[in-house]
Order: sequence, then structure tokens, then C-alpha cells
Amino acid sequence: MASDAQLTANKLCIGYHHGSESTMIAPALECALNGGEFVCLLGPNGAGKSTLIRTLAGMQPPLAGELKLSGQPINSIAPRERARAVSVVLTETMHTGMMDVYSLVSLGRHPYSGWFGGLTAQDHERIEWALEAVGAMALRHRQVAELSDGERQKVSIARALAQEAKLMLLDEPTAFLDLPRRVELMSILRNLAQRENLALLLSTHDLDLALRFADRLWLMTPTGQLIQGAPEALALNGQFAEVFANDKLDWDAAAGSFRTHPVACLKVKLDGEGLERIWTQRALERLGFGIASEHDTASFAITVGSGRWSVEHAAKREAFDGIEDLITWIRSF
Ligand SMILES: Nc1ncnc2c1ncn2[C@@H]1O[C@H](COP(=O)(O)OP(=O)(O)OP(=O)(O)O)[C@@H](O)[C@H]1O
Repeated sequence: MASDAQLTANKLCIGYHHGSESTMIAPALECALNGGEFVCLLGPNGAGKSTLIRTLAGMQPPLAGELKLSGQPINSIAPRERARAVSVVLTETMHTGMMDVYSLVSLGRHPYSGWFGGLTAQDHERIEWALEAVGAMALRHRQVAELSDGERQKVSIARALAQEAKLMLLDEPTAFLDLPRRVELMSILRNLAQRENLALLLSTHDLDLALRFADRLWLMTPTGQLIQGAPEALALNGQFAEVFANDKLDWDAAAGSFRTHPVACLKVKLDGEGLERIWTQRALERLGFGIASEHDTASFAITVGSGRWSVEHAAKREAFDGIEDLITWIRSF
């Protein structure tokens, strides 16, 4: 394990106790979160991502195994010290009553000021920095109860940032954000991890963004294994396909994304280059056609270029000046 590990887990078994019974979600996990690293946790629904995050945060006890924060067993650390070391953003709705955004974000300073202590100039500076970092400064006087889901999500991240902990655990923090905000937030978090030497773990279903921004990925399988590696390594060695692909989805390693299996088996030979070719292929796959490889027999041959689509089908030729016309025509087969 790296020497600057903020958190280490050895033989960590996570799950739930129900009276004398227990349900195990994942057995014997070995993992570490290091300063300066942005790690994304991915996995199918129900794999155990939230359970792992809550356990790593010390919010639910492990069934077995060892969990250390900066080398110290987590349950031996006093709550106030732990709150200075770990900040958490969960998916649960916050019950904030009539609280404004600034007051909510200032709760992140309580491990330093105490519940009844006043905020210092340094506290205010950090709160404003956190609001600025997530682009929520304009919301600071608003009531939390009146925010949209996405705005509330930004504010909870600001509260966690205000806490100034070296380890941040975030459970699906981007779920309600629009795409530009999601990209921006992932970029902010990755830069923060590097600049402030934070260890950052974020669970998400956004595979594309995780592939683009994470330093490392943790893939949680439905059987509770945790596959770890650089995004590019997991894409190249086929482990994405193993975790996510099923009878309806294929992992496309070249595109770094999943695509649905064609429902029909009509094949199209597609020639052409650039964006027109890419979007023609997407349209064809959406409509249920397969793209023919060299050895396939194709029912259609489409050549695309310079705003024109020529099609050969059943010894006839058709030509279209726009992709809409091609789609309308080929949809009838
Ligand atoms: N309090 C609980 N008691 C018992 N089982 C639970 C409890 N909470 C969650 N589970 C179960 O634990 C498993 C893992 O759930 P978890 O919420 O950790 O998955 P997840 O990977 O975060 O899923 P999602 O992607 O859908 O959010 C699921 O089968 C879930 O039903």
C-alpha cells in the first residue's frame, strides 16, 4: 500500500446485520485511498457501492476486517477528529428545515468551531471558497428547501468541501446535475484532489465521465469483488465488459461506451469518414442494423461523404442529400 494512504481496508467484509443474521454484500475487500488521487467507484445497481461508501466513512460497521484512517483504526478515532479527516456526501435528502444555503455550508466548519462556536474569518473564507468551487455562490441566500435537486447537490458538495477533510467520499453526487455541470464538477474534484492532496472516492453510473476524469477506477461486481485499475487498463483488458455487459449490451472498447445489440440482423456495409460516418453508424445501430465487417454479407452498402448518402440495395441505387432522408427510407426495412 502507498505510504500516503488516507484510508486502508484489509479483508473488509461489508453488509448488514439483522438481529443474529447477517447479509454479506462483499467479502474480504482490499483497497486504499491515497492523497492526490481521484477514484471513481462504478458497478451495476445493487452491487454495494453505497454500502461500501457508508462503511468506509465509518457510518456503518463492517461485518469483519480492518479499516484504518491515516494508519489508525477508524473506530478508535474520536468523532470530532474523524469529522476533520473524512467528509461525506450521501444521496439521502437533507432535512434542513428553514435553513439558508450559507448556514448549511457553514455546518461543514463545525469540526473546527464546535456546534456553539462562532465562525472565524478563516471559516467564512473557506465557506465562500467552497461555494465558489461548485458554482453555488449565487445561491448563498436561498432557502435550502426551495432548491432544485441539482442545486441541492452542489450545496451538499460545498458543505463537504468546507469541512476541509483530507478524505472525501461522495455517493452519486452528480446524479441530478445537467451534463455541463457534471463535467465541470468532475473536473473541479479531480483538480482539487491533485492540488490539495485529497483522497477522493466518488460513486457514479456515469461511465463516460469516470473514464475521462478518474485516476483509478474501482469496479464493483454483482458478486462483491472490487476490480481496481487505471481506466485505460480496465478498458483494454476487457474488465468493463465482464462487469457490465449482458445479453442486451456490448462493451465497445474503441468508443469507450456500451451499445445495445442490434435487434435485427440486417447488415450494412458502411464507407466514409469523419463525423458523417460516425453519426450514420449511430443512426443505423439505433434502428437495429448491424455494421458489416469485411467478411459479412451485407444487405445494404452505404457510402457517405460531403453531405451525400448513396445506398445500394437489391441491385438498385438510391441517393439522399440529408441523413433525415436516409433514416426515413431505411426505417421501412
Ligand atoms: N439497510 C439494509 N439492509 C439490508 N440490505 C440492504 C440495506 N441497504 C441496502 N441493502 C442491500 O444491499 C445491496 C447493495 O445496496 P447498495 O445500495 O449498496 O447498492 P448500490 O451499488 O449503491 O446500488 P445503486 O447503484 O442502485 O445505488 C442491495 O441488494 C440492497 O438491497
